[in-house]
Order: sequence, then structure tokens, then C-alpha cells
Amino acid sequence: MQRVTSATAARLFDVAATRRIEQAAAAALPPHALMQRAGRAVARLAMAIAPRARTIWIACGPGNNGGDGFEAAARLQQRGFAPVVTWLGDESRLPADARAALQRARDAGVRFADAPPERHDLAIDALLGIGATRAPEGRMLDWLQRMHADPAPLLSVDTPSGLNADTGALSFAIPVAAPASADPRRYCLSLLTLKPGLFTAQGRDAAGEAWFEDLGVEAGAEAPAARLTGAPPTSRRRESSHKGSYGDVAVIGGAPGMAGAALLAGSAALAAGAGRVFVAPLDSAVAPLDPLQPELMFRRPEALDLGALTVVCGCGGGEAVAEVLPRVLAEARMLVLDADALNAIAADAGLQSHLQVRRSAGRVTVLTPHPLEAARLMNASTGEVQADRLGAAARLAARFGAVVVLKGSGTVVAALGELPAINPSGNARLATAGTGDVLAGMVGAALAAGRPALAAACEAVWIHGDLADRWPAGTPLTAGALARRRPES
Ligand SMILES: NC(=O)C1=CN([C@@H]2O[C@H](COP(=O)(O)OP(=O)(O)OC[C@H]3O[C@@H](n4cnc5c(N)ncnc54)[C@H](OP(=O)(O)O)[C@@H]3O)[C@@H](O)[C@H]2O)[C@@H](O)CC1
Ligand SMILES: [K+]
Repeated sequence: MQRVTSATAARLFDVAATRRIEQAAAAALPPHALMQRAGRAVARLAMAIAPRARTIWIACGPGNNGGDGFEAAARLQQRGFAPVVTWLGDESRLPADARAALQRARDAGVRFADAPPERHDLAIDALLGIGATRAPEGRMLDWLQRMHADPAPLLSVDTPSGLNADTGALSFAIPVAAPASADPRRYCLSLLTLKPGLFTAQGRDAAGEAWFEDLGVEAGAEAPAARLTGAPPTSRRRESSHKGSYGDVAVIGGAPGMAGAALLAGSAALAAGAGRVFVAPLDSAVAPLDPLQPELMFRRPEALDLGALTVVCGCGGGEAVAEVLPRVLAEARMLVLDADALNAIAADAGLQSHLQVRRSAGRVTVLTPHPLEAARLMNASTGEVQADRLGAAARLAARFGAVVVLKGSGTVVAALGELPAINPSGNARLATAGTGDVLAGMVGAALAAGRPALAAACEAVWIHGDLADRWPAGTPLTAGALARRRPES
């Protein structure tokens, strides 16, 4: 059993592949072996989470996820704990594995109840796993809401019930804890495979801290649906390197009233190690110097030699950015498009065809949309994008021939012909104005340093999230402070 952290690189398998892996393993093992292993692992993690728990409420569902719950209950009972099982199922329709597990729980003396205990020290959600076919309702939904709202820790077996394990879409709103109580602490023990839905969209909130137990089974030749990027390799700068070794970044953005966005991207590119950073504001009234960052060199956009530069375009560009985009798209050696640049492209088929030309010419383009910007680019709704973030990012990558960074909880990075990546670092403190500009600058710096586009995007996204994960407690995270923080600081 292994805890999945932001440093973990892993393959993620969808439900269909997980089913095939399960069938192959079950055929090669004695009856019920997989479920016994699963139940043992659940019990072990439960004891580690709540070693002094007096009451452990285990909610079991009608299928094999419930069977894992019965197995865990039997183990916990044998270890001197007091599990209370509430079960929503029909014995005559239980799958064979789960029926055997139910018998073992009964034989062990586990207490079964019609209603959840008055209070509990740990809840185990064994209601639905990868066999969920619809949204929970009625008693199942009541129990789930109660488990998620309670301050006692919650351990979800395999997947949080109600979560689509492929997409991370959750079918019910997770209740917010009562103000007087601490946030509920959530854990999820993923069995056999890690699933993409645990790490993107609402998956991270629903699952909480993710753990993995492979049940002693190899995934074999099954193709993953995505991967968790894990920490990027650390690289030391060569002593003989110079500023030219790390490339030049130019930020084009900052229409009147929005110069700050371009400066944020510029500072972030500098802090991320770019050799030289130019800022080209779309507001001619901006002073040609930032006294706090004299390293930033100010230029008029038309004075930039775009063919020699990694260009970050968008940041605070407003409507003015549309005018410079045809030249930027035609000439920039490497290009990161963010925010207003993406909105301008979404609204203009001519600009979209410029992107196709870049693709045919083999020029690198990275798009960094948040879900609303992605929705505009796809002519879809934000809800449709969020319902399938991996699919949306892959479709955008294919359509525009670009590396796509679909921001949000569990940022997805996709490129045509590559396995989509989900970034495991970062937290909700990044939900503040300007952090997207910072990310665009960091992606630009990684490209300018010569990293291949997909790796550059994954690394920048990971570091951006990691900076937030290591942000000092009690200090507000602002985009300005984030932009100036160096990865190693
Ligand atoms: N087999 C093994 O060896 C191993 C299996 N493992 C474990 O098994 C899990 C998969 O088990 P599973 O396939 O039985 O699916 P599961 O998630 O329990 O649900 C299916 C049942 O729920 C029902 N149902 C669906 N949606 C519903 C809803 N909203 N509300 C109410 N009911 C709903 C559905 O009924 P139906 O849709 O047919 O009406 C069916 O009865 C997997 O996640 C892992 O935990 C591991 O131990 C490894 C070894
Ligand atoms: K579950």
C-alpha cells in the first residue's frame, strides 16, 4: 500500500481497463482472493487513520464494493474494533465474492444495523465503486452526505461513491462541514489500479488523500488512460552556462489598466530562470521601466524580433491583443497563449487557421485555458468541459495542434498522440487573480530553456502547484509573491 503524493508518477487506468485487469487476475487466483486482499488493505488503512476508533461505521452497497466493506468489517472485528455495518443490498442478488464476504463478516460477529450509529470515529464508504451506473439517491445519498459532512474521517473504498472514476465528475454536492467543526478529513484507497477521476475535476475534493493498493496484481499490457506527472526531474545549471543558455522570453499583454498581468508573467519567467525577459505592453502609456524589477526590459510589441523569441501572449491583453495576434501567430518561434489571446482566437476563425499553419510548420504552441476559456475555444459549455476534462483537453490539442494545459483542480496537460497527464500538485490557494499569468510566464521560461513542449508544460504546472503547496502557513498567497518565488526557495 502506498500513499499517493504530489511527487508520485503513476499510470492511471479507466474503468474498462480496470475491469479487464480484475478479470484476468481473478481467473489466475483462488476464489475470493482479490476481495480478501482488498478488505485486508482497507482494514489496515482504517486502523492507521483512526487507531483508537471506538465506533467505525461501514456503509456497504449492493455490489462488490460492498463486499470489500464486509471483508474490512470482519478484519476490524477480529482486531478488536467495533465496526457497525449498514447495508443497502439484497442478499439474493449479491455477487459471489460479496456474498462470501458477507458470510465472513457475520461469522466474525460484526454488528449489522438498519441505521447509521449516532456517532462514529471513522466512516468507511463501501457503497459504490467502479460499478456505479447512476447517481446515488435516497438512503444511499443520505448516508454519503452524512459521511462527508461529519468531522470524523472518511475512508472511501476504491472510489468515493458518486464519483465518476474516469472523469472526476461528482453526482452530488459535497456538503460543507458545519462552521464549528474542523474540515472533514477524507481518504480514498484505490484498489487494483489508480483511476484518473480521483485526481481531476471534483475527484481531489471527494477523495482527499489518495492511497493505492495494487492487490498484488500487475496491470500487464493494459493501456493507461492518463498518467500522474509526479515531480519533474531536478536539473542543476551547468557552471559554464550563461544567460543565452536559458533563452529569451517576451511577454505581450497588459492593455490599458491591465499592465500588472504582463508584469506578473514577466517576473514569473525571470524567477523560473529565463535568460532575458522582455515585456511588451499593449498600453503605450506604461512607463518603460519597472523600478522594482529592473531586469525586465520593456519594448514596443512591434520592435520585438518574434522569430527569435519564446512569446507569452495574452496576459491582460484585453481586446487589444487581437490586433497583434496575426503577427505573433505567424512569427513567434515558440508561443504560449493565455487568457485574452485565447478568447480572441475563440472568436475568430482566421486566427484559428493561423494556429493550424503553426502546427503544419512544426512550431510549438502551448494553450493554457481555464475551463471557461476552453469552453469558448470548443464552442461548448463550461459544464461540458468539466464533465470530461481529459477528453476536452485532448480534443483541443487535436483541433489546434497545440499542447493544451486545461487549468483547474487536477490540471490536465494534453498533446496530440501523447498520453494525457494530470498534475497532482497545487491547491485552492491558487484560486486568486493573476496566478494564471504567473503560470504562463513559467511555461514560457521552460520552453525557452529548451525543454520539449509537453515536458515544459508539465514541469511548469507541477512547480507552480508545488510552490503553492509549500506556501508558508498564515502568509497570503498573492500572484505577485508567487511570481517572484524561485522553485528552489
Ligand atoms: N470482483 C472482485 O474480485 C473485486 C472487486 N473489487 C471491488 O468491487 C468493486 C466493483 O464491484 P461491482 O462491479 O460489483 O460494482 P459496485 O461498484 O459494487 O456497484 C455495483 C452495484 O451497485 C448497483 N448500483 C450502481 N449504481 C447505483 C446507484 N447509484 N445506486 C444504487 N445502486 C447502484 C448496481 O446495480 P444495478 O446498476 O445493476 O442496478 C450493482 O448492484 C470495485 O470498485 C472494488 O471495490 C475489489 O475488491 C477487487 C476485487
Ligand atoms: K466507495
